[in-house]
Amino acid sequence: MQHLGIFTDNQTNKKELIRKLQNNEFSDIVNLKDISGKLFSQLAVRRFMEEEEKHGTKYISTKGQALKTMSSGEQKKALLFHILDQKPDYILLDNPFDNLDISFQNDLKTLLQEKASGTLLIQLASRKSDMLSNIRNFAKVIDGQLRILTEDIQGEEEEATIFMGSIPPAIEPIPFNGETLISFEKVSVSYGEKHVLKDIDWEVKTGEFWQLIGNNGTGKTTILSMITGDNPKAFGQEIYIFGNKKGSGESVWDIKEKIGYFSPAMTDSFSGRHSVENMLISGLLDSIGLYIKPTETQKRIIKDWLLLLSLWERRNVQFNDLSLGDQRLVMTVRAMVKHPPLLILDEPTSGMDDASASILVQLVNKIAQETQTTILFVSHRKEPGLNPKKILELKHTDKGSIGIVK
Ligand SMILES: Nc1ncnc2c1ncn2[C@@H]1O[C@H](COP(=O)(O)OP(=O)(O)OP(=O)(O)O)[C@@H](O)[C@H]1O
Repeated sequence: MQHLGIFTDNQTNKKELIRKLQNNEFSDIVNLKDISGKLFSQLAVRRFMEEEEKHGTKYISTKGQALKTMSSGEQKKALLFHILDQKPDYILLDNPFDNLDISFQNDLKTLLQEKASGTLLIQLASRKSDMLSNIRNFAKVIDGQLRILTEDIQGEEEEATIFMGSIPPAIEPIPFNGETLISFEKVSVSYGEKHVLKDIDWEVKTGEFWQLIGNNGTGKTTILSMITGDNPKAFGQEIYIFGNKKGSGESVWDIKEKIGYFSPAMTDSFSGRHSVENMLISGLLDSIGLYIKPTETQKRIIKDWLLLLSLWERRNVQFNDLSLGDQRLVMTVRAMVKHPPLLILDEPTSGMDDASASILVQLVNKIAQETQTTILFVSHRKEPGLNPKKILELKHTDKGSIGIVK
């Protein structure tokens, strides 16, 4: 079977590419006429979730758990099994390994390779290392056309980028004079019979650069929700955030004010039209609508950030028109402009191609090096080039995940 791998980058209009593939508009390269296919993508997961919400039915859920409450990796597993059950002639895999930990990536690769004898696989991949090893034909979108690649793309050199200049300073530092930002003592979380976290001990001190890493479903999001204030499971446990015991009457605003937070889901939800410059200014003003006029100092600081990102010339471009890589840079800076005591980046590189991910990683390393801000970088994969000083790894056990500090 002539499987096809299509390399995409953050400039590729993937929605359009998928639509054209499904309409068989690239029949000279991959002919899908009169055969049945299924799409494996984050979008498909979202559609099933909406259906579940609307009809109160659990379409593809496993063991009766609603898709909405599953970790992102568990959602993908549920979707893959659902698709394989229907035995389609082809599967269109849109970056199937994004958000998946190594062990499930391997399971999924084995499963796909087993099924590959009878099913045509068309894989879209933004990371070269993600491409399935049994795929031998590669294509890429060039000038809106799908072109077969003949040269050995693995040999291509990545472009090195260096941020010129230093990280612009804070206008008014956000006060926090303590030494310990986060303290967990024997923290455990369960949902009924399901044990998620077991006796997590963890201490994060001012200025440290941490990576929180763990396979899908090990509880990374659960830990974040206990820090940022939304999870009732935090109450009654030995959790101290900025020196205050969780649930002791501290205001959520006090905590939120000290945390800069970015997760890609935030970018997906921006529907309004805002210029790149205004997106960053709004990070200083805590509002997106810009009802308050920025001061000259605020404008100057944002200019310095834009110069650092080489986006000053494009400051009036609409945020939504930026490439995905540039959007992620802007959102990371937006979370950082106030120099909060704690910067949380939740899977910031998911869905990015190698080149853009490496630029974001350089920016995060630079922030860690040049500022007092404590960084918590959350990801399931080891990010090439990232230089965290400490790692908290969540490891699954039957009694819940344990935390290993490295
Ligand atoms: N309300 C809930 N009811 C039942 N189980 C839940 C609920 N909320 C979370 N879980 C479970 O807790 C576990 C940890 O989920 P969490 O989202 O924290 O994992 P994660 O490490 O962030 O995973 P991923 O990398 O896939 O996003 C998962 O098995 C999830 O199904």
